[in-house]
Amino acid sequence: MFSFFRKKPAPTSAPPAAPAPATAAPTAPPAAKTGGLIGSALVAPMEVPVAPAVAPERQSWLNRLSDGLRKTGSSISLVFTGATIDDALYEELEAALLMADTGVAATEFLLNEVKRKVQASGATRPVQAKNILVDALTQLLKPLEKPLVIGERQPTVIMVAGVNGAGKTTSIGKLTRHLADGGASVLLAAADTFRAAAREQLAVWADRNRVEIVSQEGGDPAAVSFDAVTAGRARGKNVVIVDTAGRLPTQLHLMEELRKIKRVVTKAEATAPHEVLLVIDGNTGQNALQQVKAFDEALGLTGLVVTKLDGTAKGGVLAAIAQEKPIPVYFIGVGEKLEDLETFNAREFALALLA
Ligand SMILES: Nc1nc2c(ncn2[C@@H]2O[C@H](COP(=O)(O)OP(=O)(O)OP(=O)(O)O)[C@@H](O)[C@H]2O)c(=O)[nH]1
Repeated sequence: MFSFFRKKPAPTSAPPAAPAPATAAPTAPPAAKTGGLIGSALVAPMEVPVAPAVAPERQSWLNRLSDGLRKTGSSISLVFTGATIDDALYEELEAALLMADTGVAATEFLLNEVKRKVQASGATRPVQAKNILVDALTQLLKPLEKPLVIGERQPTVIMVAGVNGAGKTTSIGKLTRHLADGGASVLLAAADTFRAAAREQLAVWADRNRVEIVSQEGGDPAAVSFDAVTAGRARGKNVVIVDTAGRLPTQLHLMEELRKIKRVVTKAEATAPHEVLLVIDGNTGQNALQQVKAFDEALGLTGLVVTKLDGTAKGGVLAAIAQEKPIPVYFIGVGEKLEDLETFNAREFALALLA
């Protein structure tokens, strides 16, 4: 059994996912600049935590993530550029979080956390409040961190759904590449039987990754999925990934079609599907939260893939998901290329959002 993924893990001497927490006291800056510790140990007089040196490969995608989220992050981090922590700062913070699509419930939670900890620690400088926000956001997002585990079942059947254009096929292509690189054999099922372009696109990804594909023009998407799972089992594949056609949660007959695909997959393999993933476009903000709720109700989701975080002003939606519908985020998409898919790390995301 193996969980995905770190194709090339960062050296253990420089753990990538554990930058110094805001609550710890890292190397103290010069006393003249900071005035020493203020209040309790909760808030050390330091700048926003900076991740330790990481492998260049990892650094490059982290940069892409923070560049993408900058549209969101800059407006949130601008809140902390003043001289004092006052009511105006809290009002601006509330507005900035809502603008980033954090949603009312998560915004309220984060705001209350920052106020409470600022008061408890006696913090007076905005940068300290920002550190506290990084921490609070990390804690909120933490339950979304979970690796995708492959290999408990053979084949592991992964069903992928989402609205049109969310990035399903691209994400499947990227995931297939990582799985294949990790030594897993993969079979793809093109369960979008109506749109020729969708099948062709998946076939291109299959070709690039040198994996097999079950595809059929017209016909029943559930039947293609059944065939693929059966073939995957017969051919001893480690993973079968079922790519479904895009649909809106309001298209009830298409949502019913998805339920049918899931039922039929279970007929082909009693324990399948082992994972039901929803791909959401990070640009769609609060709409993405509605999609998560609707698809979860229809299918029982096991995980999310959040795409297009390389160019969004709405990254706060992950906080809304954590607050209202905490389904694990297995991967995030930070670009269109094969390698632009990464595991989700709460702290990295919080730091990138507030960079
Ligand atoms: N910038 C960026 N673009 C992405 C990302 N993921 C996917 N895309 C692009 O989004 C567009 C739609 O992606 P698809 O994979 O075709 O989406 P889909 O959900 O399969 O679409 P349908 O089959 O029409 O439902 C393509 O142009 C992709 O290149 C990402 O992480 N970042």
